[in-house]
Amino acid sequence: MSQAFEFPQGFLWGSATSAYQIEGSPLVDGAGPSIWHRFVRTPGMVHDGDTGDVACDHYRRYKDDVRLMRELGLKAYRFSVAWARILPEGKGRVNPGGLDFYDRLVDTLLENGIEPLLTLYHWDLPAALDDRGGWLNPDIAHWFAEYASVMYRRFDGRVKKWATLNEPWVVTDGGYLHGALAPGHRNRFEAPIATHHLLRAHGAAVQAYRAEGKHAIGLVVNLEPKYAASDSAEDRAAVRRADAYMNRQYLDPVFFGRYPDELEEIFGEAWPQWPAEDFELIRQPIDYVGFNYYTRSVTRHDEQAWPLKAAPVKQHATYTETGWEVFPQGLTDTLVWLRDRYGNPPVYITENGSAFYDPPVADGDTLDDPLRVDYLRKHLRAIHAAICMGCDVRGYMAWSLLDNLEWSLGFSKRFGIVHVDFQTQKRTPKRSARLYSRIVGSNGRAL
Ligand SMILES: N=[N+]=NCCCCNC(=O)[C@@H]1[C@H]2[C@H](O)[C@@H](O)[C@H](O)[C@@H](CO)[C@@H]12
Repeated sequence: MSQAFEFPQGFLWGSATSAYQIEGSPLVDGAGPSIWHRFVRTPGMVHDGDTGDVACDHYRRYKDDVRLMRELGLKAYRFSVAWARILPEGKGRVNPGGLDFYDRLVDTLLENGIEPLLTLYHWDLPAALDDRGGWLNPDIAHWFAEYASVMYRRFDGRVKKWATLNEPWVVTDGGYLHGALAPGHRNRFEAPIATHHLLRAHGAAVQAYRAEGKHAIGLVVNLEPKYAASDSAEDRAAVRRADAYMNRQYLDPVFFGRYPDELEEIFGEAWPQWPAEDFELIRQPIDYVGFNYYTRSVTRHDEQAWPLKAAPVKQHATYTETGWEVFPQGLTDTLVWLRDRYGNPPVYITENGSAFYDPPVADGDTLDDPLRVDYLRKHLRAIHAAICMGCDVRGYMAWSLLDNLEWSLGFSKRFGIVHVDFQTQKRTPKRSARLYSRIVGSNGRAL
């Protein structure tokens, strides 16, 4: 093993999942339905009519899955809580059965020496709140803070790293602008409203944490660096719009208390003016940035591309099964961008991974996934390079521990370092899991 890729002492190595994608049992023990429980039943919205009714059956198999993490030597586990398990109507009545499940999960993690990283919202809004307008209703900031406070009071201390939202950009772009994700709206006037209410809810939850919590809380964003397809003024302007829309739209309000100027250019009459006090709420200081990295985009001007007038340009490169270019340099570049734009905040890579076709499980105990092994190795080396450039990266959560429900793509795309046979629920570590285990055990020296 070489010292070349040794990570800082205490670097936090783990894996990540989300509630709706792995748990199954969506309505047991008093839980209420989420918008995804409804959305998967909308004909044509999810590949093959797949649902999260069973998924990885993690709600029942969580002890085995924690044991698997321990056998791999993982030090941390990022998971999300299904809001509707805790508050079946989204607000008001607390459901003891929901709290009890996450008690069991958190205690099992701690008993196995694995640190829990808890995400309060990973896209599965209680359906009862969607019936009241969901992210379009300004009251959702209070509803979210109420839910967050229930969780802080029960878990803070056992949970020391909290995240408010997972990827608000995807919630808005997928759920309110393009309609590919729950709740499936397609409305350019709704998107900026949902964005603003997500940010207000984030701020309200951080404010509540400062009153009740004693540890760390952050925001998880997906960041995708944009590179101009040419040096033309048009393409460079397209990059600025795409970068503002995907990368600065959420972090600028949190760090600077204002939206990027390009957003009004993009949305025009659909871009509201918001009161100054909203930004005081949104810009509550956070303790870290959770950064989900998958790919980059080479971007050109495209007059027809609504609403950004920007479109990606295919590269002569390896692409994953989700159509994302494999570009590890983009991870280094974005970490340096975070360092320089936002004052080198502590960063956890809260998701990074790849979906590739996995050959059928051979006999024995390991499934070969050479493309995912290559992706993992190159992206960890990219993080190491950023750390050597002074970026304050504190941990890495591999997406994902298990093959799981890839939202509208159903079970057709496999991101897991552990294979799941969805007929038998058998877990089989892939070669990427074996490599990751060695990397974790050597703090990077096995890279
Ligand atoms: N074009 N393009 N660019 C890439 C944009 C990525 C946006 N999607 C994500 O980041 C989701 C995140 C989610 O948390 C998880 O729940 C999903 O399973 C993974 C995998 O899809 C990723």
